[in-house]
Amino acid sequence: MTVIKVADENEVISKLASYTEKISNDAISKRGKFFIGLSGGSVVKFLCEGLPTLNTDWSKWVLAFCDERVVPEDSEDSTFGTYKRNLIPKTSLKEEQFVTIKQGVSAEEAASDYTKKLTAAFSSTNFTFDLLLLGMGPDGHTCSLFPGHPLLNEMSLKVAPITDSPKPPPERVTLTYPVINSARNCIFAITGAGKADMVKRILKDQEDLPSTRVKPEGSLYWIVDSAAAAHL
Ligand SMILES: O=C(O)[C@H](O)[C@@H](O)[C@H](O)[C@H](O)COP(=O)(O)O
Repeated sequence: MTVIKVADENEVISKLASYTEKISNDAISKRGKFFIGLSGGSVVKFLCEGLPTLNTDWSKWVLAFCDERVVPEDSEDSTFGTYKRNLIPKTSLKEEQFVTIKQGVSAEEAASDYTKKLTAAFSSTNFTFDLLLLGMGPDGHTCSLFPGHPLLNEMSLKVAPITDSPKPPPERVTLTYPVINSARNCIFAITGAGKADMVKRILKDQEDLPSTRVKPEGSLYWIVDSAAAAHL
């Protein structure tokens, strides 16, 4: 694991962009495609500001979601909807490059359908992402994997439904640890004093929390601004 401490949010955004650019170009040169998993929350803002600066072949990108809320795409709560409105117009990405959840169905059906869509995208039942871009909630959750939730122990489903998310909205689908920890690279991007206690509990105390359980076979980076790194 590599912890990268930077001064402020702007530096988190630029560091996240530069790591993503390098990883994307490496994946494209080696395998002809770049599979990336996007998170919601503040990561959306970081990426919508940072990704348009990248020097990359956007046509080779396949974009999926580390988790997604089971809401209509035009809802404020839709993670894809937010990227659609705030990222796509600033790049040459096309909507079709995003692996999105089925609309108008239950979380269970959306998770099952998403698994099929990812199988098609990867042409394999092994979803080996080149990069997962992760946030961490103030309770230490990541994706839609929350402290004490049974999904922390889900080892067979690759994409799981959740209907009791403590972070609204309650209905979501989420990647599970078998997929998360098979990624070539995982990057957490964390800012703000509100996360400082949890960052310490995870990075210094190694408390068993959902974000601590992200231990990919590949590389793990935590990009943290000075406010969130205050107790390290
Ligand atoms: O859909 C979501 O809610 C996100 O995918 C979620 O996992 C997010 O990354 C964390 O909740 C952190 O969110 P903040 O960075 O906004 O605190």
